[in-house]
Amino acid sequence: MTDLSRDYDGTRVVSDLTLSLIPGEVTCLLGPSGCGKSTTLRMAAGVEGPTHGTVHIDGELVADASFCIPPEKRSVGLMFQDFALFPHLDVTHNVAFGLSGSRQGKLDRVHELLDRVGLAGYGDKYPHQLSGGEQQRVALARALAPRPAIMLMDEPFSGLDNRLRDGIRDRTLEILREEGAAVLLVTHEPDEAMRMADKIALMRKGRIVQLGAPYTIYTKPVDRQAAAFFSDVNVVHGVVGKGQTDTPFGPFLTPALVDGADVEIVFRPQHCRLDFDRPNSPVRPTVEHGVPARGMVVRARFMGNQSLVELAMDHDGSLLKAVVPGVFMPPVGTPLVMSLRRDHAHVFPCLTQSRVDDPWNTSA
Ligand SMILES: Nc1ncnc2c1ncn2[C@@H]1O[C@H](COP(=O)(O)OP(=O)(O)OP(=O)(O)O)[C@@H](O)[C@H]1O
Repeated sequence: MTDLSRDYDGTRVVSDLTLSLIPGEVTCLLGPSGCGKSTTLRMAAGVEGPTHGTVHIDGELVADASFCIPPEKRSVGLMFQDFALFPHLDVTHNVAFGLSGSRQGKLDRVHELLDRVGLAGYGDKYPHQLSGGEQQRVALARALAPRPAIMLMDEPFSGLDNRLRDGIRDRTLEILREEGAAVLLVTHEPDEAMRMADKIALMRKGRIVQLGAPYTIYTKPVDRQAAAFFSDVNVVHGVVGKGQTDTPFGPFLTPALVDGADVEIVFRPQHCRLDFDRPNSPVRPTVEHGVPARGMVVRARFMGNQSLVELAMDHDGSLLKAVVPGVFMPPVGTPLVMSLRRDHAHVFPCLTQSRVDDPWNTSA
């Protein structure tokens, strides 16, 4: 997909989107509701055409602003949230639906796939006789049966019971890899994308804002919103002066930003450390954790194998969160010092409220 855009009633919902899928790889389109994920997938499928841009499959142009080859004439497998099985056809005929060739050839492929999805012997059942998880597996077998070059999946696990979901996701992933198709999977769940994807395309307002491996997207977010899509984040504000930004957690080097630019230091609660405030033996600054800042506990919650502690910070009264392993439930009002893993802190220019027009120091 190259420079793909789509307008509805004069409103652009997908803008200049470029994305390549690779055989054997799962690419997840991840983003909040309404950001244009399904529209992008529908354009890849040929359910609708682009307002601008092109779609190629195996080097062949299949859509641009003036023409659009329909899904059944592209080598794509489609799988949607509601599975959309044909209620009047049994499992064998559902899976065989898109197949051509001899009757025996079709039956062999159906049996092979039912076996792979763990439904051998289910061929003569009808969709209403199957559980949600079984229907999902039939839908997967049906989409894969014609050996599509590309599998397009729109929230294919969201209708499933939570307890089933993890196992079905893992098995689906194995089967997709065995088949070697290029997969585009739409989800709004960061956990699902992290679990399934080789590559995540993080979308916002119709655009891809970041594209990369899950680890990179999580550890090197492009901005505060990208970081916050995957977990709670803490934000500390500062102002650049002489190439650095001073904060209660110590200075951060910001040579790429001009003096006077507003800066956000963003870090995840998992990357904070808490210590008791002992005035007689204060926690010393370290290279790894920087300077500790003091606050008072306003809330502490136990969350299974970890605890979430919220502090009102002495320096500005802001609330910052720390996640610590095990049980740690200090009473409200307890003074604690918080420090953060500096290598996991991200420094971003604050574009919305900056007092300078262009925060980037292009001469640096
Ligand atoms: N057929 C349509 N006609 C008009 N507007 C549409 C149509 N389809 C989608 N939209 C609008 O385009 C925007 C993007 O929708 P899309 O379904 O692609 O988002 P999404 O990221 O997949 O959201 P969700 O996760 O909620 O499904 C939304 O504002 C939606 O209301």
